[in-house]
Amino acid sequence: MAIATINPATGETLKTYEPLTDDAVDERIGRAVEAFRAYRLTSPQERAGWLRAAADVLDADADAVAELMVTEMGKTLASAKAEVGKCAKGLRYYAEHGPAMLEPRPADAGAVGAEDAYVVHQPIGVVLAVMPWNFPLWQAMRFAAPALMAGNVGLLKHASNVPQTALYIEELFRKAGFPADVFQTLLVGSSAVERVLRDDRVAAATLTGSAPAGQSVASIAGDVLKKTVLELGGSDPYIVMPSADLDRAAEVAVTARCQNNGQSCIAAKRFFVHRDVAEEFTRLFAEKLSALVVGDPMAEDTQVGPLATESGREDVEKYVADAVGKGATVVTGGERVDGPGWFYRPTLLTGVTPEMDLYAEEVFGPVAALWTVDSLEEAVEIANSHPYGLGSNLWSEDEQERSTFIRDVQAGMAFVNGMVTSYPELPFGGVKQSGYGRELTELGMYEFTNAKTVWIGPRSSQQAEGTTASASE
Ligand SMILES: O=CCCCC(=O)O
Repeated sequence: MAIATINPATGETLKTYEPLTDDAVDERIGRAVEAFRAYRLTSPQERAGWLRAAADVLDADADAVAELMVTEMGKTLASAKAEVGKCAKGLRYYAEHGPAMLEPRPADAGAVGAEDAYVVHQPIGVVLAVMPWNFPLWQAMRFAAPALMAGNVGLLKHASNVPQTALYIEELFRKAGFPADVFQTLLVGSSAVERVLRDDRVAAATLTGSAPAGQSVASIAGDVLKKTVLELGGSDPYIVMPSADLDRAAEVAVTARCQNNGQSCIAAKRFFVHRDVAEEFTRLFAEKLSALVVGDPMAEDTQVGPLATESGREDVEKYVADAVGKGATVVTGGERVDGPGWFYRPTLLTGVTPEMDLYAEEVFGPVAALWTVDSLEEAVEIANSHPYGLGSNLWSEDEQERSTFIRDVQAGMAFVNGMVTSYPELPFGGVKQSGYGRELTELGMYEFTNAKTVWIGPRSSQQAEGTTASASE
């Protein structure tokens, strides 16, 4: 894919970029290494100050950055503004809590025959972040805030369709006063990732993206024994039981499925509804989906914009055609919007069966697949049969159902009477083919630190003094 800004609402190419040459990439890695030498010695308090300044810069740039994201990947203006606000919040979260997270953690010195023993989290160096276009600011910030707080330096290989947002992120940290080259954007295609990852000067990598991209990065990193964190696909279940507030569950289901124009790893994609309430829930869900305002993402009242790429819309169309061809029913939607841009109507499908491609894959667009089930256990069993295990949602007032769901669902995150959402205050990540490692909270920060064990015995001089003292007694 060329490195270019192509407006998904019109299909128009607005700006193209030449990828960096290998030499230019090497030179930037060298600058990152130089930056790390001094940056690792800065205090957590200094880094917190720069993170706070970055949040202030973001607040000041909010409208322009939001419009840039809308232009590059088609999210609605309202969601783009919310994303900028969330990034500022994430930066402030690590500014506020980061220094305490980095305090040495005392161990029981007496138990290990030491005078002092503790664990200290130290930065590991240059970390490569391979990031996707769907939340072009937040995904990068979710990596950058804890990584920079910990004293690492970052190299960002962003998705090729959001180059201006990627360049803005580098500029943001510069404007905030971080030392030069602590965070750099590499405008390169995905074929350049292997070279960077194999470079001895790069310590580790994090990737948010597709499962095949994760496999590729994990196998290269495995070959050179480097730490990785992977946040991959999701096909989150959304289970609705008879005790649920159906109207609220349907309202939230619409947001859970159509957020970001349906293009989120944690979007609810598979809806499991108990037979006793399936008809009513389906009616409410379809009614609310078809009432969504689809259109120009730059308009304040638009709720669903275009898909980010032409090929992304083609993929969605293929999944729906395959399901319908194999017997699924389109309750609402099921077609593109005529005219320019890559729009697709919010869609509800029922009658999904295991032969359909969307059964075990991830549909990255506003298409909900609904199953009618006879019990929570059946819903969880089908949910768990999917290779992904990122987030999961349950709507129920029943205590027993809630604890069974939390105990049995194979997912990194379980939300009850709400939708999966990321917060700096909660760990984020998945199991199975949704990846490994955690982002956010202190867990996210520790992923790219050396948790160094320190054991300190008594000083020889003290031992000697002790000997002299007892000898003279
Ligand atoms: O594709 C992954 C989306 C993560 C969105 C979020 O953190 O809110």
